[in-house]
Amino acid sequence: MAKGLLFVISGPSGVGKGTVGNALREKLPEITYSVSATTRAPRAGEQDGVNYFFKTREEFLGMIERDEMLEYAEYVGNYYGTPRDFVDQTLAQGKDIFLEIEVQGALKVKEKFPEGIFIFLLPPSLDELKDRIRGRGTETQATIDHRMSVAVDEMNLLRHYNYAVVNDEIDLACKRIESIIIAEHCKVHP
Ligand SMILES: Nc1ncnc2c1ncn2[C@@H]1O[C@H](COP(=O)(O)OP(=O)(O)OP(=O)(O)O)[C@@H](O)[C@H]1O
Ligand SMILES: Nc1nc2c(ncn2[C@@H]2O[C@H](COP(=O)(O)O)[C@@H](O)[C@H]2O)c(=O)[nH]1
Repeated sequence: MAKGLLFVISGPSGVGKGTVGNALREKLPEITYSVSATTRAPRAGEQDGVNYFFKTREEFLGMIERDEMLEYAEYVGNYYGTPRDFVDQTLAQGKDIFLEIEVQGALKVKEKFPEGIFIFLLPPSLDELKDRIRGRGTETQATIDHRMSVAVDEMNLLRHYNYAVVNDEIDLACKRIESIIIAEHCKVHP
């Protein structure tokens, strides 16, 4: 059986990865998403095992020691990582998998899966990005400032990606990603 394709969607905090991801899930229910582990505290409404696997620092470090992470990164004071088994199993079943992760982690995945498809979601402008993070109402001003300074460094790494998608309108961004999925399935993969 042919293996599935691995898609990585990254981009700065607040660009809309989760929002566009949710819209894609509605349009393409067959998409399988990886659920990450994190040491960050849950936000209102977030559920363990659905949005993230919420871990203590000790539990997370244990997962790293046991080599259970495909990749992990420390981002703005917390650990985030992709559990390896679920990704391997999904691909082995011939299904595509989507990872929604920040840039340092995406580049580590690229080292292990150079054949993966790496999509960078861009904001229409940095001002709009700041408005989106602020508008979500989940971060303190200090965290917003920290995430914005990381965003500039992240956008400088765009050249490592296969595709750049601007998230100006959710529907348009979804259509662009759907086109990428279709094109990648038509490609002759060695
Ligand atoms: N195209 C868009 N136009 C206007 N607002 C948007 C758009 N896409 C997302 N948003 C809004 O921007 C905010 C941030 O979106 P979201 O939480 O999906 O970003 P994210 O990239 O997943 O962030 P993080 O990496 O921090 O988890 C949300 O309030 C969302 O409703
Ligand atoms: N390297 C990884 N980054 C991840 C993972 N899961 C999520 N993320 C990214 O972290 C930031 C912050 O997320 P938030 O939920 O606290 O706003 C964001 O860019 C996520 O995409 C992961 O497994 N590995």
